[in-house]
Amino acid sequence: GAAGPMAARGWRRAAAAAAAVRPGPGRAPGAGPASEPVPGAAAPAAASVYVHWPYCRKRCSYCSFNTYVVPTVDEAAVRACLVQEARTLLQLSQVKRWVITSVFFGGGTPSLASPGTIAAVLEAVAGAAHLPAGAEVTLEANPSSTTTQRLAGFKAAGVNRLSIGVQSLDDAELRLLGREHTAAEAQAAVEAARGLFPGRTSIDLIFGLPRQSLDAWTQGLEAALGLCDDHISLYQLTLEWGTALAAQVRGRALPAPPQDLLADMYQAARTTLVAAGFRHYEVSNFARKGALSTHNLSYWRAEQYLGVGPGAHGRFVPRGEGGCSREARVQLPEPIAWMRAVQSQGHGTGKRVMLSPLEQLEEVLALGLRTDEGIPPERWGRFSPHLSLEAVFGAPGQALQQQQQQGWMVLDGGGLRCTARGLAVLDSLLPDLLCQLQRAWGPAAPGPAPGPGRKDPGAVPGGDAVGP
Ligand SMILES: C[S@@+](CC[C@H](N)C(=O)[O-])C[C@H]1O[C@@H](n2cnc3c(N)ncnc32)[C@H](O)[C@@H]1O
Ligand SMILES: C[S@@+](CC[C@H](N)C(=O)[O-])C[C@H]1O[C@@H](n2cnc3c(N)ncnc32)[C@H](O)[C@@H]1O
Ligand code: SF4
Repeated sequence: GAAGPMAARGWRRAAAAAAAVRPGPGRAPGAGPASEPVPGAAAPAAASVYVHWPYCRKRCSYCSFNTYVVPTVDEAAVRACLVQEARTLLQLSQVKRWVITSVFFGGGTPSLASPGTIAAVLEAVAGAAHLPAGAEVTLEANPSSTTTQRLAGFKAAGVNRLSIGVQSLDDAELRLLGREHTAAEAQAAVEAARGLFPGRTSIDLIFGLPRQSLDAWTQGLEAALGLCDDHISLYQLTLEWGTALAAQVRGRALPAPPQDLLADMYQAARTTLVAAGFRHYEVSNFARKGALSTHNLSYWRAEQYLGVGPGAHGRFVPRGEGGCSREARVQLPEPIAWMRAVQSQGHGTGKRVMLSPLEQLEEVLALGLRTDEGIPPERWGRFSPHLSLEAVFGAPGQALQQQQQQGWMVLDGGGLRCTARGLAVLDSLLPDLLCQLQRAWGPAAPGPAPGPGRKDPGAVPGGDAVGP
């Protein structure tokens, strides 16, 4: 059968594939050959901001996101820390002088925060950098905390795009997923959202549930099509280690969905959505009328972003410090530890790793190929001024040439990208392409190719925040 459609979570999966904050050489800034004009340094003066709200009312059976269910949240304290950290990170980055192209409130369940908290963070960002009036500001909402009144509050706070976790429109499936809402409540939430954010309401759906049939999935998708606006994210269920659902499947209380059924579900969904006028612009994302998510595109295009809040990831070039190499940061995941760090030193960064030029290119490759636009030569050239796409991937007899012959990849004047068929199997194509990149880079590499088991100089034992 077909290699399984590649799954889920645009951001998480991609970041992992691209070795997000993987232990790397962590070269001292300015040391060695890496101090040459560095990849990414000439990037456009724009960045995005991700803000993490780390709480949910209840843990869903499939979810392993960085989120906590606690009896009470000291919202004033969390708000003060988010505001403080946003200011500090903007200060530490060159982003301070730049345009913020988008802000994304994710989680967890940021629709549980009060509109006042969202407004305070946006004001902090606008006060420390330039946040244009039209910048995309997304908030993720759970149908259980999505009344029209709350949504109006978020809109007044500056939110202009809503991403709703619908997951399914079948009550039995929603129960299996451990969701607190019914299909009717999800439907009402989407309708309320579309009223306030017309053309800018997205829904998340999950497919590949245990015992879900192809028919059940296609019918669910048809129902979603009748409800949705111009953006849909389709995530193949990942059985994440440590989740209740994964334990049930491991204990054989539930069957794992067969790989070829998953591939069929993905293809069927793609066909249906394309017929309905949607562009399949990223592995898991579909948009019509140009309603692509600016924020998520900024990740896939390997642009700079700040991560604010517990466990948030960022990629940016710090100021000073020889000043041109892209750094990966992860904030401390646990909210209380993160708050203590923010209160004592202005931010709760748990890990900082300088990305080597090769590591940056690996991200450019793994993330860029997720989109239908792929990697244009200009973007590649910004990160790799001396080794063109053609020089890396054009060689006959190598992985890319074979993938082109299979009709999965294209390399031409427009750059490197997947075909529609290739997008469905990207997971199985990437490893060979990463190898081809590493080999081509080989002798030209300013440092050793990254590998596992390397000590991570950016990580501080004990999880204390690192400065600056
Ligand atoms: C799974 S995606 C859903 C996007 C949505 N479908 C849309 O179109 O806007 C969003 C989630 O990815 C994670 N995420 C995104 N950016 C992140 C970052 N910079 N750091 C940490 N987590 C991030 C968060 O858990 C966030 O809630
Ligand atoms: C942070 S949640 C969205 C907002 C809100 N917390 C909610 O669930 O309604 C991010 C999205 O990631 C997707 N997701 C989370 N865990 C997943 C998994 N194990 N497999 C597939 N998709 C998953 C879900 O579609 C979910 O809507
Ligand atoms: S899917 Fe959303 S609501 Fe459910 S636990 Fe994960 S972050 Fe929370």
